[in-house]
Amino acid sequence: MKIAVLGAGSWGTVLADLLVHNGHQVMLWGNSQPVADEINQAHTNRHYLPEFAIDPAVEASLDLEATLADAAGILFVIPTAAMRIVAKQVAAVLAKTGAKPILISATKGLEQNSHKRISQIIGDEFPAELAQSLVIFSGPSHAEDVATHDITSLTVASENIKDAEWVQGIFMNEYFRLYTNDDMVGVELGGALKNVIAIGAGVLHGLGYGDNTKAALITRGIAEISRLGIELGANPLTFMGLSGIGDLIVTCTSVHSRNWRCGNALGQGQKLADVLTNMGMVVEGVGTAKAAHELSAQCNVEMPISESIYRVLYEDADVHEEIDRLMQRKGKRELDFQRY
Ligand SMILES: NC(=O)C1=CN([C@@H]2O[C@H](COP(=O)(O)OP(=O)(O)OC[C@H]3O[C@@H](n4cnc5c(N)ncnc54)[C@H](OP(=O)(O)O)[C@@H]3O)[C@@H](O)[C@H]2O)C=CC1
Ligand SMILES: O=C(CO)COP(=O)(O)O
Repeated sequence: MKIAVLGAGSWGTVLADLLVHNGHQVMLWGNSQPVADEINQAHTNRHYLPEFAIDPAVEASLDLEATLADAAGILFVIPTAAMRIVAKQVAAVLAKTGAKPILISATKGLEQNSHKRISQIIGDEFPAELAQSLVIFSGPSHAEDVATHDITSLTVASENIKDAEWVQGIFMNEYFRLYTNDDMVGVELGGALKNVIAIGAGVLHGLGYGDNTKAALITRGIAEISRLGIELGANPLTFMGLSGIGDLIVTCTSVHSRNWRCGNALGQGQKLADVLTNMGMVVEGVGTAKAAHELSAQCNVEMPISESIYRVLYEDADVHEEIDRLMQRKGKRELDFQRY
């Protein structure tokens, strides 16, 4: 089966390699000729994955039409900021060919200004028949660990469980296990909002806080993610799963996490602009912090940790003052969701 992977960064490259390992034909679409040449000739992508030997059967290309031709599935693995523009390009090609592949998104974030989830962007850009096939691919999974075949489990969510099962079937192998879910809202929000909390976990680490503090952040982080998710129609139990607490744990504790590393550098006193320049990869939590700040205000849902992280990122707030502000809030019930 042919799968088109869109986005030749760290996650797209590793997923392309995994799909070849599973016996599929893969074309990996990127926007840089030197990167495509390196993948095709040296079978490496050193900027994103310095140590990784890519299966030589992964074919990289800058030609979108050739990449999409005869693909049974199209996997989007590009930053949220590029999702709408790439979706438009893909929709135009499919309108011309009349092909109806399954759409899959591994991207985690909320769009700036619109606050839309990836499924809503896809819904805007594709005809309903194609958009309804969308499967969200999310969960605790750093590319660096999947590259070494570390055992990894994810969630695949779709309104149409048959499409989620199809995606489960093409990706599952001896080191990669997927579970299906029909709660797209919960799975998408868990994957997007955990990146904001992970910046906070990095900040705490950079400031020298210990394990109690990090555990408190993770636990109260999932509480506020769930609070917004429930308001937006998610199944509360999704936040106890791989795409919820699972992804929050890995992103708040792994040195591979770009969001954690960004926060760690901020905690050590570096400036956000310098941190983002030096990272050379997407740090989704920065954009999503702004979208979450606006969305939670619009929904009248309290997200105090995300709010403090937003102020540190966008209003140059002092991290110590933000920590004091969080600690000095009036005492609350632990289970403070509106329905309790
Ligand atoms: N890395 C990981 O471990 C995981 C990442 N994710 C999610 O996957 C998504 C992608 O992340 P990741 O691979 O890490 O990001 P990277 O920063 O490693 O790579 C992003 C890739 O997308 C490309 N790109 C950006 N804009 C466009 C565009 N308009 N057209 C074509 N290609 C474009 C970049 O190209 P260029 O270099 O030229 O800018 C780059 O190759 C994010 O939403 C992330 O949260 C999810 C799970 C794990
Ligand atoms: O989503 C991820 C792990 O599941 C990747 O997180 P980072 O973008 O912080 O590296």
